[in-house]
Amino acid sequence: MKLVFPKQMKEIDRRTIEEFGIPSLLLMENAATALEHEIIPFSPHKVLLLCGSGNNGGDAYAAGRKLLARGIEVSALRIGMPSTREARFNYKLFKNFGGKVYGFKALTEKIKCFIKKHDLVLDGLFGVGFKGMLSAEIIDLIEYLNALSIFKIAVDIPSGINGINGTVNPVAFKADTTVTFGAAKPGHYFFPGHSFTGLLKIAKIGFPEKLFETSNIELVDDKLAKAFLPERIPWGHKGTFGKVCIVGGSSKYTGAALLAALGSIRIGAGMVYTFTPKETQRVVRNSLPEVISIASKSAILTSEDLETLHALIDDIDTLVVGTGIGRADETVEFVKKLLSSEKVKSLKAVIIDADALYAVSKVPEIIMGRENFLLTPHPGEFSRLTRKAVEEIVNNIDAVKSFAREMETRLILKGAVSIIANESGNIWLNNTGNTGLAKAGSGDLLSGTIAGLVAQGLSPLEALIFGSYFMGKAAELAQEYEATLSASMIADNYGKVFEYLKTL
Ligand SMILES: NC(=O)C1=CN([C@@H]2O[C@H](COP(=O)(O)OP(=O)(O)OC[C@H]3O[C@@H](n4cnc5c(N)ncnc54)[C@H](O)[C@@H]3O)[C@@H](O)[C@H]2O)[C@@H](O)CC1
Ligand SMILES: Nc1ncnc2c1ncn2[C@@H]1O[C@H](COP(=O)(O)OP(=O)(O)O)[C@@H](O)[C@H]1O
Ligand SMILES: [K+]
Repeated sequence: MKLVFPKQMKEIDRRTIEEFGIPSLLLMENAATALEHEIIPFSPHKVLLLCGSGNNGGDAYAAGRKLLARGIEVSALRIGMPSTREARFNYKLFKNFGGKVYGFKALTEKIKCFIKKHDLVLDGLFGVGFKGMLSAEIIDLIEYLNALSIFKIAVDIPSGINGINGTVNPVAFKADTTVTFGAAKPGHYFFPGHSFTGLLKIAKIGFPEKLFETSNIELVDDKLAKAFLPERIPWGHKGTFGKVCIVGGSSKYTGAALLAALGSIRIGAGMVYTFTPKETQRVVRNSLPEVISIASKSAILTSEDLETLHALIDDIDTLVVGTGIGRADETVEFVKKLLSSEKVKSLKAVIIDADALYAVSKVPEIIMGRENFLLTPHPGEFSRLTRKAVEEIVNNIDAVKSFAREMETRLILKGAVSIIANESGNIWLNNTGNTGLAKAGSGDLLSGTIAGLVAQGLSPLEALIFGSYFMGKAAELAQEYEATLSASMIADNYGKVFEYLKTL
């Protein structure tokens, strides 16, 4: 599903008006009709509008007027006089229809009593034009409203959420339902904004659909995911479904390569190898007899292992490098040499994860323009790659996009909502999953899952998008309470995701 940034929405708004000749008042009227349809099923007796000075307030006045026309009692708290032509027009109509308007300056006891008389609140304080911070008086108002059990509907986006990245500064209107116009905005999905959005409804209010095609941000939804489902040819053999090798493990991290291998197996790869130090090999052998495990020469991975690994590459499709390998100088050197070698060019994909990203951060140029490379950093690893603070990059679509463009690469910045970008600057957001994934091991499972998908024929980018959707969905479909989940339990639920996608 296409998403749009607030700035793109304004541009779509402008083009609809200027190029297609739809009057802006008609768009506002359509927005008001969508809000009216959302409100009517609640059969409210007394509706309160919160109206800012922009068009978000204009939408609320217009919706309020439609409710007045139906005989519902509606009042407005006005935070600033209407400042746009459309808002002024609808403010006037609202008053013509008998709507009462009260100016708001600060939250007094009198205003609190007044608010409590209503059974539905419509938030038209700020929409996509919101920038910066809420003022102290509005914070008081919103916090007071959030604590009341009155039903709350937000116009376009709950006031206080930044539509670009979902930050709230410091609070936002806590909506039960949000009715947004044209397309959802990233801020509806990123946390903490998502927690304030409630049920999100997208109202098509007359923008030509083709204008949304210009947007290069997409939410990975069931429909998109289903299109990537790998085919299982009934007469397929293990070679048909591809071969993966996980290069990982160290004496400290013996489970990481195992979990990555598990991801590849459970997603359907035909053959899975691990290339690990001996200690890790023992763990893999004991837990996953399906895996062909090969041991490195010494207790850590070093450049001495390159010859064996290069020979193995002739037999496989996809490589995962980095899960649990540690950061010893010799291992960093091994990763640099492996990734720079001609040999890895023959692979369908090289998934660079965990400590291999540490090695890459020393010499980022080695990944530049390498078409089969995929990077799977979490914020800490991405911070090291970009030399930017973690706070600066979390939920920062632009940072991920710039990195992908500059390095001519494709990557996923993992998080509660993961950001995927390719070298052309296209973006996908994946919001499947839950806190059951916020546990060591799930990153390893993901890299193996992605590799297993490439082995089965998905392009590296498709595997990145589908793999992250898939693992998240497996966590969602698990019967167990999310706190009790672990990476291997999530892998046990992969079958449920396949079944779920087949029913769509
Ligand atoms: N395609 C569209 O974009 C459409 C937009 N409509 C509505 O119009 C809204 C956008 O309207 P506007 O661009 O007028 O903007 P908004 O109404 O979202 O808010 C902008 C107003 O708030 C003020 N403001 C912004 N940040 C502030 C802060 N931190 N503290 C105090 N004041 C602040 C601005 O100075 C401006 O007066 C949309 O969200 C939607 O509700 C609808 O009428 C339908 C069509
Ligand atoms: N709260 C959450 N909701 C949804 N997905 C999450 C959440 N927390 C983490 N994840 C997902 O779990 C995985 C964690 O990866 P990572 O941080 O690399 O873990 P590890 O340290 O185990 O390798 C990522 O795919 C991330 O998107
Ligand atoms: K709003």
